Amino acid sequence: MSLDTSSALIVVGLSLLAIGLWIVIARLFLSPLSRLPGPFLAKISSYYVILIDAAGNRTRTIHGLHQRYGTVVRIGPKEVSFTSPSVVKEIYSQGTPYMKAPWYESMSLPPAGIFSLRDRKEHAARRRMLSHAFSQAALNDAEPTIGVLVLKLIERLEKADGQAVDMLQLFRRLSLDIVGQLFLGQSFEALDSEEPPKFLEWMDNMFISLGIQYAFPAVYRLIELLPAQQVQDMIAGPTRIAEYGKKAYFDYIAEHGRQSKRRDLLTKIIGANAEGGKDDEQAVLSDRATYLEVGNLIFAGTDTTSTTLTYLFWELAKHPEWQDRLRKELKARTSDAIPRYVDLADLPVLDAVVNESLRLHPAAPGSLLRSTPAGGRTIDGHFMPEGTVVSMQCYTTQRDPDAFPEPETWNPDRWLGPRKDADAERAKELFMPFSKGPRACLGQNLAMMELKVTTASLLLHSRISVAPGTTDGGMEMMDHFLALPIAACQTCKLRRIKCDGGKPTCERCAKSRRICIESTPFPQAPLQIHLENQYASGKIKRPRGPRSNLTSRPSSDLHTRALAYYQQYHLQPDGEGLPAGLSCCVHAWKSSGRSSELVDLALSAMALAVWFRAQQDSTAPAEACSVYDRLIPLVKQRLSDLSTLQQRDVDATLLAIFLMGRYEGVMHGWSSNAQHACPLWQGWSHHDGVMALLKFWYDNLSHEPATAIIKHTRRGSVRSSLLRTRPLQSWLINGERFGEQGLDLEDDLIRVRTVSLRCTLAKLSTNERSAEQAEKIDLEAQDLDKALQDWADKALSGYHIHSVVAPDTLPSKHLYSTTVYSYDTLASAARCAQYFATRMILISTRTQAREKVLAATRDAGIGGLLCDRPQMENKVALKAMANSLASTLPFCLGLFEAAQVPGCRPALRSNDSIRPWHAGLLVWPLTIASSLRSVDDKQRSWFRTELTELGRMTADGFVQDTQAAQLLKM
Ligand code: HEM
Repeated sequence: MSLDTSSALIVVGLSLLAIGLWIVIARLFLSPLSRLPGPFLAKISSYYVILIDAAGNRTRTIHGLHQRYGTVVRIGPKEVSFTSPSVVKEIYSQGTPYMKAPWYESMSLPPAGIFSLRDRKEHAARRRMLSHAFSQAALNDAEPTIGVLVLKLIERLEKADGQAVDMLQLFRRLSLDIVGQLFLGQSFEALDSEEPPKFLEWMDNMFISLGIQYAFPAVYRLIELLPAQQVQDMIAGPTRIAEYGKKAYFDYIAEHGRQSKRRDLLTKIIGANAEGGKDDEQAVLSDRATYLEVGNLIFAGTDTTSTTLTYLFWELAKHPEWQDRLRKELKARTSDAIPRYVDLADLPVLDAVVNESLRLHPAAPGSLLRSTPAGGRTIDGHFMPEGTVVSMQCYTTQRDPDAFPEPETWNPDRWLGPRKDADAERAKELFMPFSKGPRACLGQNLAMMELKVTTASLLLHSRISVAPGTTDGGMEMMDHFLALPIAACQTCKLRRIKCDGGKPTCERCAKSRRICIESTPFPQAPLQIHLENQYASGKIKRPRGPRSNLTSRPSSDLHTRALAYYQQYHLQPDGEGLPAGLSCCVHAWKSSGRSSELVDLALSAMALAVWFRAQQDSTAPAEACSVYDRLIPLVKQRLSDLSTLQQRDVDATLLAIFLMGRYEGVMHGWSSNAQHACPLWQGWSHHDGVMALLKFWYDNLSHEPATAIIKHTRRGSVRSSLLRTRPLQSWLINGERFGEQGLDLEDDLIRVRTVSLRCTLAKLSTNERSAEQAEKIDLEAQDLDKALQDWADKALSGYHIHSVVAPDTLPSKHLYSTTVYSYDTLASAARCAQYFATRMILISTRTQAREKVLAATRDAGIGGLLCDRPQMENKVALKAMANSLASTLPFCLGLFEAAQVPGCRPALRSNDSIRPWHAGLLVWPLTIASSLRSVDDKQRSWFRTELTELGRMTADGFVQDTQAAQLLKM
């Protein structure tokens, strides 16, 4: 080397040193952030946080720094972390000018998705588009999917009764299957297979791969050149996820098209995408952007929920007293194996357990990085120049000792009752497991549903305890943006990758043929599961014979899903005192603990038919018909030889026929389609079957008390006779024989007499003699109406009248006028709706009788009254009842609750909150109201439209179609 060259190198070296020194001096002393406390290395180099992040220690290290330095800590040359409540509003509130920091761009493949988009306008448009997939209606549709998969998880646990189970792995599989089913329309079947799905491995690799690419681009380029399979697997993580999403997406489109009427979330995203084209503000997503986005959602929805569930169950396992409290609360609310979310949403102990777990063990515990806007901002008294990366981490804010005394203790009690011990406002501000503001978690409601339904179902089913090998140390958290228990083997820890903790060799080590060095003192963290279900644990032998569909889970996914959906949405919950018939029969059957192949088949057929209509699942009709085909000969055989029937056979057959009648209603309208046609059912008359069975029971078995099924089927036939003006057979008249008593018997008697009165009226011709009879009918109808009002005084509680905010034009959907009624309970509302409808029949009977009187007197040349006073009174009374029924409808549909704030005019909720069984409560009253000719045309047509809508909601083709065809006229 010549002197010149070496001097040049020395000069370059010195210059570099000088530049380096200058940078260090500038960062330490000249930066506007120089006065902020923080570790020396963090002040001079951004590699401080990059390295602790790579080690999975970022969040806990920063937490330690706050404990040491206070509420503001400099964690990088241009990066600051905060913990004060006032900063939450500054950085994360709605309308904040802060954007996500550039780091987010590196966290997905291009084009950026909802999670990584930084531009506020672009992000807002994308969020609007995706929010369709997270609406209340979408969540309602998601619930059965979650229920079915939780059942699968329980089935897996049953096999492992009393053994240590790695709950983290199982919860990961559960949440992956849920989001797969919801977003891609197909499950990953992770809960079905023994091997963990590849997708989970790719997800693990994705964060590592993208993280290295962002922090060490040069190293990443070198790593890319390494031929080792493992390295290539790690690098390929993001691409494999994208490829998987692409295939699933195009498979989905090939099968269902782009304008499918399916109700899963992917359809909603594709639909919203199509809508986007109409709105200038919303860009239409390319196919690639859509499938990458779906991949983002799967990613966002998997480890977040599974980690939360793992920690939640770990805490419950350590605190059996909380298991007992929670189980007690759940048992008081529900007897369902998989409780419905509506029953869980407001349970205080469950809420407290979930919140406390999200507080102490947040799944996204770390800094949510934001950039200060143009011109810089002053935060917590310190000026942050433009582009400074500022953040808070909920791991620290949720451990604030003033807001959450004894912050390291898991204590759900802190969420129960009024807060006396600490500043409640401060706690509210600092609790942010889902973040806050415009970038808060989009899947929060879905996550809450998953967390609560899973926790409740498992707790009702099992006892949980900590397996001997599980230690607090092993459950310590490490995080790479998302948290995970640290429990890895030494080898994986050294490699800084997630470990499945398999013994004696973990899966990662087995695959890479490494020696798996067990991590002591941090063994894997299995939780031990003890089942409460004694059949499942083998302590009691299962009864012989086929298991009932009501208690067992058929192996076929479609059947299980359909049944779960049907039970959850179409059958009203037990114990609500509601008057509808079929649900009461099913609940009565369920609580009798009996089983019958007939009922199982009928329920399956019905559930599949409803599933087909509700989910537009083209595979369901063929299944439904095949189940129905198996059912028909069995029912026919029962009916052909009644003499041998016992009470329980009568109940089972009645219930099966009841369901078959509904099944026909659901399939009606689809039968013309040859592919779905089910030839056998078309000739089948369920009504005759019901009558034959009731008669048999009456003649042979009525010395025993009538069962709920007997009572409800007879009630159904009285209602149907009233509607169709068909006489009741004499043996059906005495309700007492069929189990009616007290006020119900009084009500029944009025209806039975009304049926007979209407039949007499229908037979009357118009002549002088019939005028006399018509007058008698009018008087009797008046007496019955009076008796009905007296009955209502004793049996029904009143309603409260409200005036709601209405759309510009009335009547509108579900709202006839601005007046709506609220009731103390849904049961009173439903009973009042029936009462209004029955009174309408009686008043209408009086109107028709009076018409006959007037016509006869006119024919005899006596009359000539222009305005008949009794008719005027009838008209006014009928209008009042019709208005009352219309005003009851929003409450019955669950669209309205009395306003909590006095003086505030309430508005109706969105249609999304209507459940099919709510709609079912109104079918009979609305059928009456839309069939009575005396109801004024405009109002009748509104009732008719509502009824068609109820038919659609309840998937009842008869209700939907017969109204359109205007077959009923009363
Ligand atoms: C317990 C479970 C969950 C927790 C604790 C959680 C937490 C969070 C947090 C803290 C953020 C903000 C991230 C940031 O600002 O960088 C976020 C964003 C997000 N989460 Fe969740 N999440 C959970 C479940 C879910 C689920 C089930 C989904 C749905 C698939 C989901 C979808 C999203 C999406 C799309 C975003 C980005 C929102 C946006 O930027 O507009 N999350 N989540």
